[in-house]
Amino acid sequence: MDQDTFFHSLNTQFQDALPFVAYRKPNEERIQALFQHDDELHETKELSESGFVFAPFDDTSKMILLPLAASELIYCDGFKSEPVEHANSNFESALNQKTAYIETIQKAITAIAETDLKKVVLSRPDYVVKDNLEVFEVFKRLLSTYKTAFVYCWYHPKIGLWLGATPETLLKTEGQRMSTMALAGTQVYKGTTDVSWGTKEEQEQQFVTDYIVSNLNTVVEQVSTSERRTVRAGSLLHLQTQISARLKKEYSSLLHIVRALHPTPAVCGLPKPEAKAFILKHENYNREFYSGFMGELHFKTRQTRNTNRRNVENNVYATVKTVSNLYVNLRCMQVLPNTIALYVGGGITKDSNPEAEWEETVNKTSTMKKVLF
Ligand SMILES: C=C(O[C@@H]1C=C(C(=O)O)C=C[C@H]1O)C(=O)O
Repeated sequence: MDQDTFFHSLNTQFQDALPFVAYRKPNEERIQALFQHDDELHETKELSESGFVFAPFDDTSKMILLPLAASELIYCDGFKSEPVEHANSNFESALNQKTAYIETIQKAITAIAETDLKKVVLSRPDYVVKDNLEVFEVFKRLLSTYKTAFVYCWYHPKIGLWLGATPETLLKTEGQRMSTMALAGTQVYKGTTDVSWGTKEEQEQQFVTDYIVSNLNTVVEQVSTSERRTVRAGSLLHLQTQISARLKKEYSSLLHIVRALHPTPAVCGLPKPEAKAFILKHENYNREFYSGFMGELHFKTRQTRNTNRRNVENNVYATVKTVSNLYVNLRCMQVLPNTIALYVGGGITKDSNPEAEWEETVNKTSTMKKVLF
């Protein structure tokens, strides 16, 4: 479907107050959209259905599903990126936000010194006042600006409207293979990915890798990890390790694997229960879907393989694979009446400097502020 028809259909679905998600996977050309036929709120408890899941940070809250069986799937292959002028990225944050955030960081540093807590990811909402946001113009800007991210726009009339461009994969599964990533440590991109990292960032990222590998060991086998490398996410850099493995037959349900991962110490902390309890007690707001996860559940992809060029018709083998592609909901915003809430956070460890941690969250807000106007 061409771009104009695609965006026109999205607009119609939105005007009709019907649920949808439109998204583009990292480094892909195709934008896909799932349009649910009615406004029923579907929940998934087992992650066993086919569809698009939108799950909150708090793993005891409802995971929302746009079921494939109740939706239409459409594509747009010819999206034309347009240069985005970033004229308006200097929205001011309220001063009292800074004081409150720094106080919470200090509480976290004390808790790390005095208890078993090793790392906790603190976050905050940043509100931008805005009337009549042109949602699909913002979505197009996200698509034009962040080609290596998972870019999405998700809507349900009973839940709300979210957009984002996340650099973090939670889980990919294809048949018996799975992969994930440990992403942590942040610095501003200054024209090169050839940078050095401090011990704080290296240790913080190592916590995430070690946690993922040790937790996965119960549900997978043949785990392998890549070298740690620096990756770019818009105007930021992060440390990333890729992790892949084979699912054990008895644990190949997606829920088992997601439970072993989410929320990872990239968005929660270590040990997980203590970090989560600290977040729920001290953050003073509800993260809802920020730092939750989202993506395709059990999509069937048909792959053809031609074994003999001379006799094409008889030698085309088609294999149907079931794939799931889930991403962590970071660098995102929630569209509220007259206001946009941007959500940003960062990992606190014993070596954290509160002022620098505040700056890191300010830098993270620029991912979304760049596309607002
Ligand atoms: C929590 C966020 O990002 C996460 C935290 C990071 C950090 O602490 O350095 C880096 C990447 C993400 O895993 C966010 O973007 O809000």
